[in-house]
Parts: sequence; C-alpha cells; structure tokens
Amino acid sequence: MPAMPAEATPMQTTKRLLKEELLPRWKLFTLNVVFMVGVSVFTGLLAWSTKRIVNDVFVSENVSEAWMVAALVIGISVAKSFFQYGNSVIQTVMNRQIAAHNQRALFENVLYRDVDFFAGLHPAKHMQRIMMFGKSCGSVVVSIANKLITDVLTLIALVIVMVRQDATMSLICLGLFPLIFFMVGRLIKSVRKHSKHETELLQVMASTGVESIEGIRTVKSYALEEKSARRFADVVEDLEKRVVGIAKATNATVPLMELLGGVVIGLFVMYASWQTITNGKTPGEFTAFITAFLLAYQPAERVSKTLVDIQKGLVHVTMMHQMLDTPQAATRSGTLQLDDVKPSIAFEDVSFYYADDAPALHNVDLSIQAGERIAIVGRSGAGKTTFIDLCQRFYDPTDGVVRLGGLDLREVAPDALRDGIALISQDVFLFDGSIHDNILDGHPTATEAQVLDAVRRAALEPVIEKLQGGLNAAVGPNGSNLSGGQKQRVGIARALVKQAKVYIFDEATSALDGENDRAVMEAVVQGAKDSTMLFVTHRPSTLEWVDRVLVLDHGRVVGFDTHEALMVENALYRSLFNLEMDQA
Ligand SMILES: Nc1ncnc2c1ncn2[C@@H]1O[C@H](COP(=O)(O)OP(=O)(O)OP(=O)(O)O)[C@@H](O)[C@H]1O
Repeated sequence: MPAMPAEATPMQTTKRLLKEELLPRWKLFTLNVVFMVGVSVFTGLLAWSTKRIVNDVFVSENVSEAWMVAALVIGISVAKSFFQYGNSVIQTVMNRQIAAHNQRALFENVLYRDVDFFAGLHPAKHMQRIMMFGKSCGSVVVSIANKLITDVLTLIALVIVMVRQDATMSLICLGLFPLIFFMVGRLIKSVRKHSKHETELLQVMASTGVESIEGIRTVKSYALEEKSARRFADVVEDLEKRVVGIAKATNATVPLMELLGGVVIGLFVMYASWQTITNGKTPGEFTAFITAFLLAYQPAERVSKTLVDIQKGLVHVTMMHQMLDTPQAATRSGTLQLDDVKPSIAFEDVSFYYADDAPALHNVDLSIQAGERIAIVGRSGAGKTTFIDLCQRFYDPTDGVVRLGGLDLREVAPDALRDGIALISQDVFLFDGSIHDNILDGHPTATEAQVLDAVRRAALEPVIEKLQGGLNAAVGPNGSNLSGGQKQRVGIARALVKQAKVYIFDEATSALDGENDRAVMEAVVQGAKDSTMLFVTHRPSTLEWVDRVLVLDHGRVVGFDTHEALMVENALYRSLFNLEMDQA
C-alpha cells in the first residue's frame, strides 16, 4: 500500500484549505464580505444610537426628537437584520458546497484505491470518514472566512464606539484580551487531543454497529446479542468520555468570558460614577459605552469558541488531506489497449508476498492459451484467489511478470483491463435497482437482445417468469429480495453481457443446485468460445467442462494438466478430487 504523507501542522492545513476552497469561491466570498461589513457597521451604529436615546430624548426631555431617534433605531435594526440574514444564508451555501465537494472527492479517492486499501477496514469506517471529513472542511472554512471575520469586524466596530466614548476605559478592557487568548490557547491543545480520539471512536462505533446488523443471522443463531451490545456499549462509553472532554474545553470559554464581563462592568460602574461626578461626562456617553461593551460581549465569546471549534475541525481536515495526498493505486498506470489482443495468460516466474514472511505465490511459471477453460483447485489458502487477483491486476507481482495476450499487465490501460476481464464471485454484489439495471452494469450499451441472451445463458429465465415485474423486478439492497442462487445467476448474466476476453468464475455457481449448475456451465462454456475462462472451484462437476486443471499448493504449482492425466499422476489432485466426490 502506498505510504501516507507526513501530517501537516494546523497552520499549513489552514493555508491549504483556504487556498483550495476559498479562492475558487471568491465571488461568493466577496458577496459575503459585503454582508459581514454590513452586520458589523450596523451593530456599531446600534450601540452608538443609545447615546442619542439617552442624551437627546431622556436627558433633554425632548418628545419630538423621540420620533426621529425611534425611526433611526428601527432603521438600523432592520438593516442589521437584513445583512445578518444574507450572511447566514451565504454561510450555509458555502458550508454545503465545500462539504459536498470534498465528500465527492474523498469517495472517488476511495473508489480508485487498490484492493489492499480495503483490507482490514470496515466499509462503515470509510463512509464515516468521508462524511465527517467533508463536513468538517465546510465548517472550518465557514468558521474562518465568515463567522470569525464577522465577529472580529463587529468587535472592531464596537471597540471604535467604545473608544470614541471613553478611551481610558476601552484600553482597560482591551488589556484583558491577552489573558483570554492565553487561556483559549490552552483549551485548543486539549480539544485537538480529544478530537483525534473522537474521530477514531466514531469510526469504530459505526463499524461495530453495522457489523452486528450485517451479521444479524449469525448474531441470532449464536446468541451473540449480548456480546454485540457490550462491544457497542464500550465504544459508546469511550466516545462519551471524549465528547465530554471536548465539551469541557469548548464550553470553558463561556465562564471565562462571563468572568471577564463581570470584572469590566464592576470596574466600569466605579469609574463612571467617578467620571460623572468629577469630569462631568454625560449619561449618554456611558450608556453608549456600556451598550457597545455588552454587544461586543457576544461576538467576543463566539470568537473564542470558534477558535476552539476550528481546531477540532482542522484535525479532520489534516487527516483528509493526508488521505487525498496518499498516492493513488500503483495499478492505475499503463496505456496499452487490448482491442486486438488474443486472451492468452502467462505467469513468468511470478512470486507474490502480502507481507514479508511466506509468499502467497511462489515462482509460478505457466501459460494458458487464448480460449482455454482452466479450473484452479487447491486446499484452502493454497493461493487460488491470489492467482486470480494477479490476473486482474488487483495487485502487481512482487517478482516476475503477468501477461495478457503477451502484454505485461503493468503496461495495459486500467480501463481496458476492466473491460477485458469479467469476475463472477461467490458473493455476488447487486446494486439496489431492477434485475435489468444490474445486468446492464456489465455492458451499459448492450442491446435488449444481448441482455436477453445473457439471461438465457445464465438460466435466469425461470426466475424472471416467477417474479412480479419480470426483468424489471427490484432486487432490493444488495439483492436482498433474491435467493443466493438467484443472485448468482444475475451476477453471471451481468458478466456474460460484458462479452469479456477473460472470464473468472470464483465459486460462482456454489449456490446453484446440480441441475441449474449444469445448465449454466453448459451455456457459459459453449458461448463465448474465444474467451479464456478460469474457474476457481471445489466442485468436481466443474471439472468436466474444462480443458486443463491448475493445482496449487502452498502458493506453488504442483500440477497443470488434463483431468485424466492428473488423476493418474497427481496424488494431491486425487485426494482433493476424491474428497470432493465423497462430499458431493
Ligand atoms: N490480504 C491478505 N493479507 C495477508 N495475507 C493474505 C491476504 N489474503 C490472503 N492471504 C494469505 O495468502 C495465502 C493465499 O491465500 P488465498 O486467498 O490466495 O488462498 P485460496 O486458495 O484462495 O484460499 P480459499 O480457498 O480458502 O479461499 C494464505 O496463506 C492467506 O492467508
């Protein structure tokens, strides 16, 4: 698997995020700036207007002026609401756009990964990451480019009002800011630590839950409900601790700001009474100051909370960038097409290691002619799946070369390879849709006649006749409306309509009864005469349809001949075969 790039610092992640997400949306951002400036200017004006209310209306006891001042205050409030509304809408639009864009990018990134990327990680974990990382991306950008700027601009406007009313008191208030930033800095560190764990736990929670639901039949038949519930409860409990840890840190900003507010108001009352008595300041000036301070209080509180939230989101964004930067699958290289190639397969001294210890395939050297039907047999763990995975270039060999039609698979264009090879595995996966849609997935431009031919050859006709809706009957999520054998036949039809050069059947008829198995095998083998076919099988009945049998043992080829020859000369083959005969 390609190595993950090193983790970026929060500052590097922020810079990259703004460059990649904000810059391309500069028009939306510019409009956003207009609304942000509007919000802050009118909030400042609202604070300033209280000076006029007190001095021009109450102190002067001027009733006619009251109308003017009231109209002014209403006007300012309406304008402020308008800009606030626009600002909120843009926040949501930007947030969703960025989240959706990154969720799409991440999903695509995951789809194109090599198969080994998926080993050991539950699908629910992948989905959890995709949704969470994309969402965090949107909220971090909005927090920085909208929430933070709006609140800082509003604070500046209100500080201007404060300074204009009383510069000394304003300086005292501002002097308390370094203290807040120091304390917020400490909280940020704690949030970062908890966030990492929270992300991992959310993934574990999703996979633990989905695993039990997916395996509900096993859970019930082995009475594993209690064990499953306990495993889930453990993760939930652990998660709760982390969430509480984050909440403690995030919400610690609230009492911090409350304390600050209380201190300032207390100081201010003493200072204001002294100033009014000794220096003759007007009550209006003090009202404007205290209103500006109280109005500044909310955005200041939000700024500190937003700073902490940004850190939490940045943990996800950093992980997302790492994921996006991990080099794509090595198996995505190659440019050669397969159009005029005859599908012979050659393994030239191929070895393959999953890990450093024992090889899963050991010096495999053989060739299969175009159009040959080959069975691949061997004990469990012999290397059969690895062999067919290498044929499809799910992995590159550790040593040696795999060739299709004489071409090194590493030089063949990935799309040509996918078009040229059809895999029909034991666990057929069907998408939620009709049988017809699922068959068309094999060859989206197939004609109706080609679809019907595939249906006939896969012995699907009797199934379709019984289903309401026929070919258009819904298969349900992953074919849940069909039986195992019916699913396998839809899978076979989907592969047959593809008209591939190479067909790989991996226990593909295991769920079919003897009669249907025979019908399908006959139609499959006798159609597509030019295609090469590989059958991974434990079923002796498959052997009658093939030209040669490849016998693998501990990753080595221990026999590659006709069934008759192997029966005579190969003890392992005989034992496998006889064993199967006994079981059949
Ligand atoms: N993803 C993997 N990571 C590490 N080792 C693996 C992996 N897949 C298979 N192996 C190992 O490689 C060897 C060959 O496995 P492979 O799946 O090819 O055998 P198989 O013949 O298909 O077995 P079965 O008939 O049981 O499906 C085994 O020892 C197996 O444990």
